[in-house]
Parts: sequence; C-alpha cells; structure tokens
Amino acid sequence: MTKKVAVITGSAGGLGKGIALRLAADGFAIVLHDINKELLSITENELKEKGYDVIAVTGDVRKKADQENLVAQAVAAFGAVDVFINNAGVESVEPLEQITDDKFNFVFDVNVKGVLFGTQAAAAQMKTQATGGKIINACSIAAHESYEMLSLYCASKHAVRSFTHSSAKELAKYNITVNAYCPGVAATAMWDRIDEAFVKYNGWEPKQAWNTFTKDILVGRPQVADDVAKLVSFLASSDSDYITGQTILTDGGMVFR
Ligand SMILES: NC(=O)c1ccc[n+]([C@@H]2O[C@H](COP(=O)([O-])OP(=O)(O)OC[C@H]3O[C@@H](n4cnc5c(N)ncnc54)[C@H](O)[C@@H]3O)[C@@H](O)[C@H]2O)c1
Repeated sequence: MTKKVAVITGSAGGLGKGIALRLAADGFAIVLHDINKELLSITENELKEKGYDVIAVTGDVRKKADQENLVAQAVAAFGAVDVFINNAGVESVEPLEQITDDKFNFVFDVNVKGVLFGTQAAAAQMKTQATGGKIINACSIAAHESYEMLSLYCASKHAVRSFTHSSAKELAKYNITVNAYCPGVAATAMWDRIDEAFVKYNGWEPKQAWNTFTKDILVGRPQVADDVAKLVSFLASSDSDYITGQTILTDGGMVFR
C-alpha cells in the first residue's frame, strides 16, 4: 500500500518538527518545509537517518508561489497530498501602543495570509484526489482567549480560528476536512523569544513570563512538542474523519471552552 503524504509548514524545528517526527512514525511520507534552509536541512537528515520517507522544501508561507511550489514538490515526490498542516507561525509581544504598521503586516502575513495561501494550494490539489484530504491549522489558546502584551498574536490566531470554520464549510463538498490544534505553553524557540520580550517591555526576570504562564497548568507541567503531535496525529488519521471545523485545545488545562 502506498504511504499517505503529510506536508508540514514551519517544520525545521519546534512543534512542526515534533509533528513531522510523529507523523513519520505513524507511517506518513513527510514533506518538511521552512524558511530556515540550514535548520531544515539538519532536520531532513535527522528524519532520513531514522529511515523515514522525507523531502524538504524551502519556502516562505507568505508567498503564494512558494506554497504552490511546496504542493507541487510533494506531489512530484510522493504522488499526493493527503494531509497539509499550516503550522508556521510567529509570535508578537509588545504593548498595544507600540505595534507598528510593519509589525502588524508581518504577523498577519505569516499567521493569517500564510494559512490562507497554504489552504488554497492544498485544496487545489486535494480537490483532484478521490480521497480528498485533511487540512490542519496551528491555532493556539490565543485563538480562544486574549492576553495583554499579546494582542497582535491573539488577533492573528483568532483569525486562524475563523478561517478554520469558514474553510471547513467551503471545502466539505470536496471531502476535505479542516481542523486546528490549539497548544498552550510549549518549550520552543518561540517561547524563548516571548520570555525575552517580557524582560524587555515589563522589566521581568528571565523565565518569569514562562513561570507565570505555566504555574497553573492543571496537569502540572509545561507542554512538549509530542503533546501537540499526539493531537495532530489523531487529526491526520481516519479516526478523525467525522470531525471538521473544530479548533481543539491541547493545553494541559488552561483555557476552558
Ligand atoms: N510554542 C507554543 O507554546 C505555541 C503555543 C500555541 C501555538 N503555537 C503555534 O504553533 C506553531 C509552531 O510554533 P513553535 O513554537 O514551534 O514556533 P517556532 O518559532 O519554534 O518554530 C516555527 C517555525 O516556523 C518557521 N517559519 C517562521 N516563519 C516562516 C515563514 N514565513 N515561512 C516558513 N516557515 C516559517 C520558523 O523558521 C520555525 O522553524 C505556530 O503557529 C505557533 O503560533 C505555539
């Protein structure tokens, strides 16, 4: 039987890499993708050394042509795109008054336009496949709750949540489901930068933001990439065939919806 194919944007490191490792172990052929060419190559080699079927495509989710190229490369290598994961995202931490025009555009370009262009490219391919496909978006607790100092990031993730709902409705007739995973606080390079921003703007101690955000998590520990990958593994599997348009929290018990 031919392997199903999963494309994961922003998968050179962080949660995307964790998702790629999990889906590879689940039996998917993996298409890695990132703007960071150097790290992408290291991660590609890591998966190859484990014996997984993998290719890596460098690109920028903000560019429609790059997203189309990503899908074309996936199809050229493995023949289909069964699962497309809009994982790439950027954070933004600053007081509301200090958000600039450029910063606003940058965050919305990556987090929202990136999801739109990824969904368009993936759907165009999936519509041609008898089996349809699954589109899975990176959302966040910040798509369900709004935090001070994170207004721009929260607004962008609320937009992704809305896109998840609308695209599920539009694409259902093509046998394409669209869902999202909403992590809480996971130890990645993103959270290192968030912590640094609270030091810069609030005069907090290093790790104070991390400790503040993680201290009340009900399961008693911060999140790791594998926690997120387990939910994505389910959403990528046939076990989730009856689920679409959902933005599912995986946060150890932080936000209740
Ligand atoms: N870490 C968390 O606690 C957390 C919580 C909730 C949601 N999320 C979301 O999960 C996703 C992954 O987060 P992470 O913590 O792994 O972040 P990260 O910064 O550690 O990794 C993100 C990856 O995306 C890549 N990337 C950034 N801009 C890109 C672009 N324009 N085109 C292609 N690739 C690009 C980066 O190079 C990097 O490899 C993001 O959408 C993020 O908003 C993370």
